Amino acid sequence: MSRKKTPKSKGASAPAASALPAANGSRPARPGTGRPGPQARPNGPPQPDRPSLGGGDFYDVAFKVMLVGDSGVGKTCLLVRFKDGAFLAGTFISTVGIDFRNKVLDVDGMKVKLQIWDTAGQERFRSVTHAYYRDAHALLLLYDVTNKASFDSIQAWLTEIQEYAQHNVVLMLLGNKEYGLPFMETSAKTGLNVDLAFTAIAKELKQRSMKAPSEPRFRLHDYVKREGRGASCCTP
Ligand SMILES: Nc1nc2c(ncn2[C@@H]2O[C@H](COP(=O)(O)OP(=O)(O)OP(=O)(O)O)[C@@H](O)[C@H]2O)c(=O)[nH]1
Ligand SMILES: [Mg+2]
Repeated sequence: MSRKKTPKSKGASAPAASALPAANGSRPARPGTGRPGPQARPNGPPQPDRPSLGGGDFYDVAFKVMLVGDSGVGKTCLLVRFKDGAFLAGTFISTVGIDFRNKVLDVDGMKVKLQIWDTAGQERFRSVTHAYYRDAHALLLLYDVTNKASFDSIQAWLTEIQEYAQHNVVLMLLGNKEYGLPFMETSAKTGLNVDLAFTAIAKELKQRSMKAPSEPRFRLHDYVKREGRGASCCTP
């Protein structure tokens, strides 16, 4: 497979990204003017892009990934974190329309470019984003673990995805944000993390019950993070 370059300016298959907010501090309005155009491809699923050479980073193959989910669940922040390694703190400025950013990853020795589309979660932009589903190779559906309404919306998002995306689109559900508590997903059916949850609690309680513990202090957060499958924890 030949090496390609990531076009940084407008092009047929990978147009310029519109301005995204600075990594920190205030966030400018995002008019979504530089949105990538949906490509008419009436037959079959979207193919990976192999655009012609342009200025920018080399890559071997490119895919389109789309972030969807209710407004405020953290789609833009997740993308900025992934792209720039920074958290967009401060005033929440809702995305208008659609933006995208590119990132080239090294996957088993191959340069894989992800063109990541950041959609507006607000209802009034739904018709805009529908047009982009068809060309997406992967969809990341986000909800906010601190917001029940965003979780309740998942079914509606899945219905929308079923209607507008390719049937074989790669789909992943992401629970974003945190309560500052140790967190694990459990399954009574498969046994996932069940022993671990109770063992962790027992360890913490035992530690607390001892007036002058001889052992090193047990840290519940660290334990869960280290031992859990799909577990996490973080400072609030
Ligand atoms: N604590 C915490 N706050 C977050 C996290 N992700 C996003 N936020 C905050 O949540 C708010 C919304 O984040 P955005 O990324 O702009 O939300 P969005 O999903 O892009 O929203 P729309 O553009 O309206 O669809 C902002 O105030 C962020 O700072 C997270 O992981 N943890
Ligand atoms: Mg946004």
